[in-house]
Amino acid sequence: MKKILIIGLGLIGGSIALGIKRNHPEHQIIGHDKKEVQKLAKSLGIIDETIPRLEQIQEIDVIILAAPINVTLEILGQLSQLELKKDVIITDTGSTKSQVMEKAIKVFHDKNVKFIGGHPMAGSHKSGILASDVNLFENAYYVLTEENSELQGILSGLHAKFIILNPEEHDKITGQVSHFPHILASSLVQQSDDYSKEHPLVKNLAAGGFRDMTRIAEADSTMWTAVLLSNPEPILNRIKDFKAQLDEISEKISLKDEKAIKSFFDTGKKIRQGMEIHKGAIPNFYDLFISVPDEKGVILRVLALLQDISITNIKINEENREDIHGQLQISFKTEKDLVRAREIIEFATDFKVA
Ligand SMILES: NC(=O)c1ccc[n+]([C@@H]2O[C@H](COP(=O)([O-])OP(=O)(O)OC[C@H]3O[C@@H](n4cnc5c(N)ncnc54)[C@H](O)[C@@H]3O)[C@@H](O)[C@H]2O)c1
Ligand SMILES: O=C(O)C(=O)C[C@]1(C(=O)O)C=C[C@@H](O)C=C1
Repeated sequence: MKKILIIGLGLIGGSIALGIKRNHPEHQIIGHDKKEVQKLAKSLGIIDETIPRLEQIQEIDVIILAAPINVTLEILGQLSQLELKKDVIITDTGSTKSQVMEKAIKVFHDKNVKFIGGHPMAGSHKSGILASDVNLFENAYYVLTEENSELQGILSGLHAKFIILNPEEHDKITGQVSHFPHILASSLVQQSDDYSKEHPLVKNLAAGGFRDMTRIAEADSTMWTAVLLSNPEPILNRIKDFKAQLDEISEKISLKDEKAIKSFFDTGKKIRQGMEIHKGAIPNFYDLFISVPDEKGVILRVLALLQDISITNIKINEENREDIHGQLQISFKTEKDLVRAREIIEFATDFKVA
């Protein structure tokens, strides 16, 4: 049995607690957050115990920091002043890594602490303990700054795929594919709001495309302010680069360059189709994507058709799918099952299958 302390019991801390318990019910999970959050987490069975203050933690084997990055930086300083168990493992979950690693190296360099930077590459625009989900990290990449079999074993119930990256490279990559998209989403929503003052129907005519581009504009502002302030250079660089991309497509439109405009969209489409997000990022699974209409009972109908085939996972790939065709993602153990499932769905329905 290990004693694991999670500091910050929000979406990420809560989901990690649930994931650890899935494979290691023997471990004791102790949570630290605001009093009311701790109480809620315990009453929901997400943690076993609480500690009101960060002191007397000499018996803790593993500490997981899951608070906003600015808070994580402060807590690293606090922890370095406390008496900790010899060889305690400390890890964080912050969306940036360079600043956190620099601080950890600085404060723990003369201590018996193993600090490993971490960042699970899955999340949501929702925050707080009530949003936690045992399956949040299923098949997602989980970045660590170095291999550590003990930590990876403890986190095995998250069903994530560990990948080792240095902090600088991590921050450049996430600056492009995570931090910058959040800026874009929020900008797009604000630009549309400004425009709606002149053109009020903007808000009514925004449909699926706008929604797909802007879901993350609803993410938590405290967390994202900390992320941007913790990774300024790579993000500013991505903004500059993107302005140039916009200028390029503006030029093509001004010139009415039909061929160049078509090529712009063909290129984007091809690149996206080649990315893991498009394929469900699940190399060991066989996924079928079924485009289902928004009708009552449609999912049960599909499942009934596939009742004789072993299904390993089902996911609806739209958060708000009331008014669009939803993408039902069904995973199978073998390619044979996938092929059979496809044949059945194509024979029995007119749903588009990919
Ligand atoms: N949300 C995502 O999609 C996502 C994904 C991967 C990583 N992360 C990172 O994980 C961390 C947590 O994000 P989240 O989405 O769970 O946020 P969250 O807002 O859901 O949870 C953060 C929790 O930290 C608590 N907290 C704040 N100050 C604290 C303090 N001084 N002591 C103890 N607890 C404190 C808050 O009360 C809250 O419960 C962040 O560093 C974020 O960058 C977020
Ligand atoms: O799915 C979302 O809503 C997310 O924003 C998750 C997301 C991202 O994909 O950018 C956000 C922050 C992280 O640090 C990791 C993942």
